Amino acid sequence: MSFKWKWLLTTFVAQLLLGGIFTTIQYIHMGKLAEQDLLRIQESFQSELTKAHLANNSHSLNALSSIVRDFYSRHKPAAVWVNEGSEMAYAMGDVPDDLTPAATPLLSIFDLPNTGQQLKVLFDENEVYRGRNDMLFYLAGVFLLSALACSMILLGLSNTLSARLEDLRSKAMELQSGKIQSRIEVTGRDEISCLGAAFNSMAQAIELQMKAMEESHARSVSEKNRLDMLLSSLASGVAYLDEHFNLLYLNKALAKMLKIEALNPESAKLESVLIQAGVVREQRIRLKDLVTDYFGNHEMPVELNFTDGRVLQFRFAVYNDKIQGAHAVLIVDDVSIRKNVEDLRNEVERDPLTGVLNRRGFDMTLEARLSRLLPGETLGLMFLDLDGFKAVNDTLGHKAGDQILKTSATLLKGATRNVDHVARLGGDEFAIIVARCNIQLLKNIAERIIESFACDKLLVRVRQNHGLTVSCSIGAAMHPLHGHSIQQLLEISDEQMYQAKKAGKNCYRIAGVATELLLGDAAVKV
Ligand SMILES: Nc1nc2c(ncn2[C@@H]2O[C@H](COP(=O)(O)OP(=O)(O)OP(=O)(O)O)[C@@H](O)[C@H]2O)c(=O)[nH]1
Repeated sequence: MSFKWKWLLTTFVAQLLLGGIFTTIQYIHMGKLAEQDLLRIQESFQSELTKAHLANNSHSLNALSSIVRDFYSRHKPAAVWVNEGSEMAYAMGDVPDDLTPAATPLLSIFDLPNTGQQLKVLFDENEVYRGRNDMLFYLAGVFLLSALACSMILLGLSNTLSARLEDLRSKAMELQSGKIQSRIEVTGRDEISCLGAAFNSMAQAIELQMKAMEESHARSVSEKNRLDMLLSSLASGVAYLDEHFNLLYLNKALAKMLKIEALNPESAKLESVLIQAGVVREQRIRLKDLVTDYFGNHEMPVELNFTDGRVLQFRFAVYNDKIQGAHAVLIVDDVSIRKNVEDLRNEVERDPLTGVLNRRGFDMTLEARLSRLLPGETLGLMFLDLDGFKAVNDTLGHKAGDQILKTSATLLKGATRNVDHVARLGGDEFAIIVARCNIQLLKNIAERIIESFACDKLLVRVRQNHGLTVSCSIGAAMHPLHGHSIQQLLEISDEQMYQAKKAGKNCYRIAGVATELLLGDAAVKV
């Protein structure tokens, strides 16, 4: 039930109740007044009867009848009659057949002195209580009418009120459904008008907020489109990953690389996507390692081979913020061509037996390094020839000789730095390009080489088991101190190596440095 009807019913019932209570009190009060009036009439009639009796001292019915008639005409009782014993001597009005005095308080009995007669007067209840009864109908009518009138007024007011509230409600619903321009017409200054004004202010604030949000959304969409365009135009694959290595976004290039038509959130784990794209079986462990532990441990790019021959390089940029938690941007490049070029270059420039540069690689590297030298920068060249190698070949066979060559290359790489280049020029001849060098560095490297040949396990075993000693004679020269061209440097270092051989092998010589100054020379001789 709506408030309107509740209020209406409550008011109506309350009015009826109040009217009922008031009417009842009035009803009782008027009843008492009527009874008092009746008593007064009875007393006055009694006194008239007594007076009449004393005045004429006559007991004739005629004398009595005039008083009774007068009384009857004035007070209009229902009946007046005189009983003489059981006989009715005189009567006016409708005398009831059967009536005992106790039956009604409206019956009055007057004993007529000295006659033995009884005068009885029966008052009409309607007449006695007419005033009270009239008042009852009157009051009941008044209260009922006033209750109805009040209810109608209230109904009118409620209708006005509820119509305005309904308007407010419907506008609120419109606002909720997205009609943010919805406003209420405010005309007065009453409470509902104030409510309407408050609603309008709220709607205006919402409209402004919505406009700001729409603008911000439009800006975000435009930014996103620009970013999408940018990412789509990249040749590198780009993906966005959550901390569980789920792919949340990938650009066109990566989708093409991984042969993904549409990103399915169910199977967007990087590992399964890469397996599906065809990572070679041998690299699955590496892949597992990559996707399980990458956020913590990996910083360098990782390259994975795919069954179709492609090599993809993966680089991660890991971020951590309060909103997204740990997440990463993955950049993927197809390095297959670079790898092929590298492989090809290795084939051309590397010695297949030892893995170090071959003669061609050495020439190219030396030429490149010399051409890129900065003013004042030096470059060293060491020429090395194994001692006693032929005997190994002759005694233990060519295969053992190959093993000694491989070991020698490893020892040379171990004795140099990453920036230096080791090359096998042919047979048992090696060379080392020493970057940014000085005499002391050349001496250090040469001594480390001689020492490592002396201590290497395989060479020690060959020496001990077969009496074959493999060592190394080294000659060195420096650019620009001893020569400017490759040819000059090679000739000088070769000459120095020859000097070392001449000096008894297993030692080194550096151009321009007196033998006595080569401190480690004697010490490293085996
Ligand atoms: N196992 C093997 N031997 C090779 C290879 N290339 C060249 N040789 C051999 O290496 C040997 C090089 O000879 P030398 O330098 O005169 O022998 P050496 O005993 O070191 O002599 P010195 O330099 O005077 O100490 C030759 O017997 C070649 O046949 C190779 O690729 N593998």
